[in-house]
Amino acid sequence: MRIIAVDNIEDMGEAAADLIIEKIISKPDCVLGLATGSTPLSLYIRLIRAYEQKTVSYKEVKSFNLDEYRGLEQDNPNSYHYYMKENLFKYIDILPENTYLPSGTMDADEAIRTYKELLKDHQIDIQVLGIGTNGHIGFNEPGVSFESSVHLVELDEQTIEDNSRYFESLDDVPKQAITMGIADIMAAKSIILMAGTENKKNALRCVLEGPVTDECPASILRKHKGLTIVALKNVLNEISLNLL
Ligand SMILES: N[C@@H]1[C@@H](O)[C@H](O)[C@@H](COP(=O)(O)O)O[C@@H]1O
Repeated sequence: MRIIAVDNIEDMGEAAADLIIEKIISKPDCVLGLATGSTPLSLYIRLIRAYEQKTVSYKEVKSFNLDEYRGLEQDNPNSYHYYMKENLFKYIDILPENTYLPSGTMDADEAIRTYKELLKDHQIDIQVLGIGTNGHIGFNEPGVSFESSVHLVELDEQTIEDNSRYFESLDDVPKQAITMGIADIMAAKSIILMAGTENKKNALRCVLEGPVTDECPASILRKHKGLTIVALKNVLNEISLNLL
């Protein structure tokens, strides 16, 4: 495991973007695993800037997102399809047909089968991850099997509450999602885990110190040989001073 300690959110985005841009330059047709939430926004700003400055082109890149809420149309501002379009895809030259997310509206079994098939044919070179306050990655909630592939999830109460800040009310937050499984995430060649806020401290601690348990799904990441954690210095310091 490699740890990059940064001073602020902007530096966190820059550190993650540097790793991704380096990969795209060496492998222009690489496959990126992408995440949503507030954490990767500073990364996407950097990736857009790199395109504008002609440092990089995404023409041959493919992307797979971790998850999507059930029941939200692609043009719903709270859907992850919408998030990706508005925060990254529309500003860069990635081809729309090379950007994949699970369907939120297709019959669930069909959506799962379709996404599994697509993932079977593509190994992810770099998987970007945020982390939930309960240790979820993607929407793999506590209790998930480490062997899981793409599946339908009943969202944890904690997750619904955490994510309700984006919705008008708690009742508007979808109760289900389709997510890549833990096995899909662990199959990526390398993983960048980003953690930028104080409320992620406990979840991050379980990645850094273990134990590996499905009660904290992210704890399995410590077994991945290509894991890089990019996190705020003050959050890391609070977990364990001797890490830095
Ligand atoms: N499914 C996403 C996760 O992939 C993300 O890591 C998490 C944290 O979001 P934030 O970065 O906004 O704290 O939110 C959602 O639940």
